[in-house]
Parts: sequence; C-alpha cells; structure tokens
Amino acid sequence: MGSQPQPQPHPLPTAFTPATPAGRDGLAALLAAPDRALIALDFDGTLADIVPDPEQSRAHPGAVGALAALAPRVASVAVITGRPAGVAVRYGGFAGVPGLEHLVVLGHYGAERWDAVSGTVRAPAAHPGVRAARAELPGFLDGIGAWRGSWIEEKGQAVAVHTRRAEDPVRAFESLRLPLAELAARHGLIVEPGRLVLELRPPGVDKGVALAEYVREVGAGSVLYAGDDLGDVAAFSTVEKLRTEGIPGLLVCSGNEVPALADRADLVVDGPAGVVALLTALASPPAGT
Ligand SMILES: O=P(O)(O)OC[C@H]1O[C@H](O[C@H]2O[C@H](CO)[C@@H](O)[C@H](O)[C@H]2O)[C@H](O)[C@@H](O)[C@@H]1O
Repeated sequence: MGSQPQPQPHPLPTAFTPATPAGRDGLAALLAAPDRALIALDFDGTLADIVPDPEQSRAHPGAVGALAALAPRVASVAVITGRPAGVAVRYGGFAGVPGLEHLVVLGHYGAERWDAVSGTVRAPAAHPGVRAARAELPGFLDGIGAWRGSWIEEKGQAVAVHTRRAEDPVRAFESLRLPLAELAARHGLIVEPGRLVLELRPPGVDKGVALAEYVREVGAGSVLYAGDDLGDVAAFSTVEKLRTEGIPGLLVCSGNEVPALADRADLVVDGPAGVVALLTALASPPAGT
C-alpha cells in the first residue's frame, strides 16, 4: 500500500484558525518561514484595551512580553498607530525591552517614526492647518452646540474630538461628522474617524501607505496585520493587495465592534487579550522545530 502524505497537525490552537483560505495561506507562510514575516499591529484596541481617558491607555499586561518573545523569531515587528509615535512608545512600555531592540513604531498613521535602535522620533514639519484648526475648535464646538462631554485631544501633529464621555456617545459622534469635515477642509486637513473619535489631521499618509512602504523596506515574505478600528481598513487593503502580488498575509481583527473591519478579517480574536494569546502562540515554536 502506497503511503499517502498525511495532513500536518495545525501548530496553533484551533481558536486561531483563520476563517478564509487566504488567511490560512498567510498563516501557513508565516509559520513556514517566520524569519521572513512582518508582524504589524495597531495600538489602541489591539495592544491596549479601550478606556474612557486616552491618557490612561496602557499596553495589555501580556503585550510587551509576547512581542519580545516573538520579535527575535520574525523579520520585524512594527506598531502602526494614530497616536504620536512617542506616546505609543511610552504608553506601550516599548523602550529598552530585551527582545524589542529592533521595534519600529509608525505614529500619526505613518507620518512619524520611532525606532528602538536610535530611540528617537522622526517627525515631519508641522502642518499649518492643524494650528489654525486647534485655535478655532473650542469656539467652533460651542457654536454648533456639540454634546456635553465632547472634548478635544491635543495630539501635536493633529487634533481630535472624542465623544466617548458624552451622554449619548454615538449621537454625539454622528452630529460632529459633517461640521468637522467642513472645518477640516477649510484648513487643508482630513477627518480620520475612529471609535468615538474624529481626528483632524494632515492628508498624504495612512496606515495602508505606511504598511506598504515598511513591507518593502523589510523585504517581508509574509505579513500579519492586526487592528480594531476604521483607521486600520487602509492597512487591510494593503495586505489584500500584497496577496495579489504574491506576498501572503493574515488579517486579524481585535474584537468586532467595528464591522467594517471585522467583516474583512481572516481571524477575529477576543480583543487585546486575544491578540496577546495569538502573539504568544506564534512565539512558541511548534513541537519538532
Ligand atoms: O491607531 P490607534 O492606535 O488605534 O489609535 C487611534 C486612536 O486611539 C485613541 O482613541 C481610542 O482609544 C482611547 C483609549 O482607549 C479611547 O478612549 C477612544 O474612544 C478611542 O477612539 C486616541 O485617543 C486617538 O487619538 C487615536 O487616534
């Protein structure tokens, strides 16, 4: 009797089996050649639980350890966030961690870059429209009768209006969409919508552009991207495009509060705790390797 090739047992817990063939190909490529894989992750909602006050946001307790265990096994680990890069590094606790000597944080949707090797942030010149919008915003919100509890987050290269603390956060958010789009356009800015936040920021870069450039820089042979919010949709699109160019990818959604992202994911995990569990599983070599 001829011996038939036996299916190999999946080395990860079944909870991490992607729902799509493309996702399974992406995961298989990552596991077959981890040293060619790029692991790219969003911060808020993906590596850090969502909290009402953005200044209180911190990486999930298991995140840094999981990243530090995984990073030496893969080509690169990058955090791609809407936060200023330095803020993500601080709130993440990413600096000076053994194992994360080559971590890169792309902040402000890719406009800024921090790397662990230099320990410094490279940032573009300030966009004059941000200063003008920042100056106008408090009076503007009063003028349009924004919901009580709406508040302004100062982000340096951008300025954001949050509604999570309003009595009806969703209605408060919706009521701001059009007026803030008009204000942003007047100052040459765009509105980046997120989870109960509308950010006014310079155009020209997004997480998809940032990810595509970083994949090229690293020469990655496969990509895992994990996110949770609308700002991550562009990165998902980049991974989908890379697949058509022969670079397998795995799209992971942290939670399913944002259906526009979750519906496109190959794998939906249980929030930052689920992301940490996935990273931990990827960092543990399957038996026999
Ligand atoms: O790209 P990200 O790393 O996901 O950053 C996107 C936004 O994250 C922050 O806001 C979100 O997290 C807050 C803290 O958990 C939460 O209070 C808020 O409702 C979320 O939208 C950050 O404050 C924003 O500036 C970022 O754009």
